[in-house]
Amino acid sequence: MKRFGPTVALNGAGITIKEGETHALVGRNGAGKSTLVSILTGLQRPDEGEVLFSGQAAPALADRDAWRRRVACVYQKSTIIPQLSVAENLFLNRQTDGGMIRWRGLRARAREVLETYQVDIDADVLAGDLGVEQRQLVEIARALSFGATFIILDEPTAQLDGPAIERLFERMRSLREQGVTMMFISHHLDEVYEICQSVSVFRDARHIMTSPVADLPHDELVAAMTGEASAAYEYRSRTAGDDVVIAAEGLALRGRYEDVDLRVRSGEIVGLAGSGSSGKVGLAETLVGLRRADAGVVSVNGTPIRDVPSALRAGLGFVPQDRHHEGFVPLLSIAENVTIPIAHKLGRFGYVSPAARRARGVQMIDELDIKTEGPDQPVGDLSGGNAQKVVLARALADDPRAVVVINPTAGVDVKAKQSLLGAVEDAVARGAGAVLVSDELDDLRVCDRVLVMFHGRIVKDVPRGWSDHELVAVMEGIEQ
Ligand SMILES: Nc1ncnc2c1ncn2[C@@H]1O[C@H](COP(=O)(O)OP(=O)(O)OP(=O)(O)O)[C@@H](O)[C@H]1O
Repeated sequence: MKRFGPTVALNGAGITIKEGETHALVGRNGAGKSTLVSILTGLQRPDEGEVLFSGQAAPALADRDAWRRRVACVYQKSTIIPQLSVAENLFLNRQTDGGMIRWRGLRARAREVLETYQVDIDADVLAGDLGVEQRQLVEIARALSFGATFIILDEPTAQLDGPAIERLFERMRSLREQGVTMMFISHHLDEVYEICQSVSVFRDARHIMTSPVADLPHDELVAAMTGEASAAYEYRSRTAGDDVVIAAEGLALRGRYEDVDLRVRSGEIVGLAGSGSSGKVGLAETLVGLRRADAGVVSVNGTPIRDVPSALRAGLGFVPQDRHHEGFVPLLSIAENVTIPIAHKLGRFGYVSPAARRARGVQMIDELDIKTEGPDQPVGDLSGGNAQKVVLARALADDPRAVVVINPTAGVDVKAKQSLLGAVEDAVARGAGAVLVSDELDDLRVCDRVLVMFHGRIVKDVPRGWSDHELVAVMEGIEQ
């Protein structure tokens, strides 16, 4: 049992994980998964109940080292410190031998750790220079080097592209062969079927079921998560208008992409797909003014843009990649966050009555199915997926004419994905033109066409109706 003020995050919930298995934990946003992780790793104390490792009571909360020897977690948000070297990160919190830091010894030991866990990364490089995938490998090596044989991977695939996910799964398989027990959290149910032997479902703070993965039909799993039978997403058809709402010409950003021409009309959703190094995120960040191109111009509704404020003034709404830093103000309530950009519309001279804010907040909570105590709850207290919905609500609040969303459904559960994509489709039905950048093929299916990038260039404009295989082949540069 775990409560946060009036919120019950875990309600008589339990989980049993067998030695040597890879066990999935799934559930809708706010179901209590992260709360369970914080209890299983000794970061929070349950109000009631206890944690056992191999039948033995868990150590005292203060004895961090004892916890680290039993369980390790690779969190959604990296805990690597970018300003330190890989070696320093590996031995953070334990680099002293009797108070002295032995740098040379530390480097050698770091190399040894990396070698033992077959991580091909130089121990001397700055952790900040590593990519997401490499950072994750350092975290896994660090976790294992404390001696833990139970690892929790909390949405490890959320920020990885297809080939990187495959490499992670290879590693997980080999760890399992070496006897490591894992708990795997993901909103991608296909991954659960690929890598796990059992799955537990949490819903509304309770444990709903545990089952071997092999015997479990997909729709039963979704039904256990949502508490109802699932309906397939209905893709809508549209006709693009004549107005070009986002235009880019001769755009180039050194080291990221080059030679990009792009026109997005009102009434259409244009997808941007490609692997991690394709340049798609860099391009989208240029379209919203977060990055300045080395060559070329971007205009939104005919107005050339220079930076984010000028893009917003020209009528753009966007969801950034790094939403934890740029997407919302954690201490402000849901109602305040979603109404920041529309203050001028709700009230005169920017003054908005609390009632108007709350009303808009309630509307957004309803439309996007945000799990919360109410519009006054600070966004920082919401579960990851629910905070993500607030970011999208805010991007769409002003009825923008141009919309750019980068991985809008990352960390969002199966059912909530549908409401998020539906909200983008609604905005487009009201006359907006949208660019949707996504690593997920399912998201891209709402697009009227998908621009595929490869090594910094747009290589193909693929109309609706593609098959997974076809799109992936273009993304990986196998086919044009
Ligand atoms: N520090 C906190 N203060 C207040 N409420 C909290 C806090 N942490 C979590 N909660 C609430 O507890 C509930 C469970 O949240 P939790 O983060 O465990 O969900 P989750 O299953 O991990 O969701 P997601 O899939 O979105 O990451 C949510 O309603 C959340 O708002």
